[in-house]
Amino acid sequence: MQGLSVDRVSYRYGDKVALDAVSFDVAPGRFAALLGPNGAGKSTLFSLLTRLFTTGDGRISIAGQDMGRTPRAALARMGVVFQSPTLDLDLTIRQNLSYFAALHGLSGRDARRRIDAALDRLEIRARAGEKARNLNGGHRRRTEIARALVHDPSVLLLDEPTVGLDAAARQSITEHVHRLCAEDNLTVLWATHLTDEVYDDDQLVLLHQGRILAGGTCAELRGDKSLKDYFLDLTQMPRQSTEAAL
Ligand SMILES: Nc1ncnc2c1ncn2[C@@H]1O[C@H](COP(=O)(O)OP(=O)(O)OP(=O)(O)O)[C@@H](O)[C@H]1O
Repeated sequence: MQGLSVDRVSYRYGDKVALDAVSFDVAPGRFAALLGPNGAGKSTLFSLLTRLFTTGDGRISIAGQDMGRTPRAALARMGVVFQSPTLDLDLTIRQNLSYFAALHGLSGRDARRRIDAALDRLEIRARAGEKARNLNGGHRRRTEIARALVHDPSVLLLDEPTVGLDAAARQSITEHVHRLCAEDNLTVLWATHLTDEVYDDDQLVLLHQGRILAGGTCAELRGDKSLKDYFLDLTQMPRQSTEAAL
């Protein structure tokens, strides 16, 4: 499987089961939204996908590379945008990306070419010489996405990447990443608790209390309902308590 594969992955914190035999595949070039309310297990899954945590229960593979057996090869095929911002605000956009490229063994002309291509993809090349501190939240996030693409990964993971952004920036980032997926054959896993970030053609992976409740395209699953109503009905969660989380 060249995209992303998660096969019967479980994880517990002491007695607390955070993930219970979670399985799903994302085919190459697909955008998959990992949707779940707070506490569903999204961050735990991301920690396992990025090897911050390890588990003996289940298997993860990235672009055909098994995370347990060949972690370096698997991680090399992956780009990650974490929930908390990780730019160095005192460096320029280009310097932030150059440092990251060097960590991946890229330098000189090759690095410059890849950095320019990534900045072009996110439409921020014109600002490459500015310090990250001078950018607004949306442009900082775009810089982080560009940085995650510098080493030309096959799979891009984003953990609630629009947290803290205003509505316009949120929509712009969501559209940019959908376009990357469609035009560059990138496999995307986008964790969110916001239903308006999921498009009808997207693959939907619904996580609730550590279990996958449903998988399929968003349009197929929600039918005539809004995605929010579909999800609330499926989880049988009281609307008032989840309105804020979704
Ligand atoms: N260090 C920990 N010790 C014990 N329980 C934990 C720990 N971290 C998370 N949990 C629990 O595991 C479950 C999954 O948490 P996780 O953070 O992965 O969910 P999430 O979907 O990412 O939620 P959020 O959007 O709030 O980050 C929750 O019930 C949470 O309370």
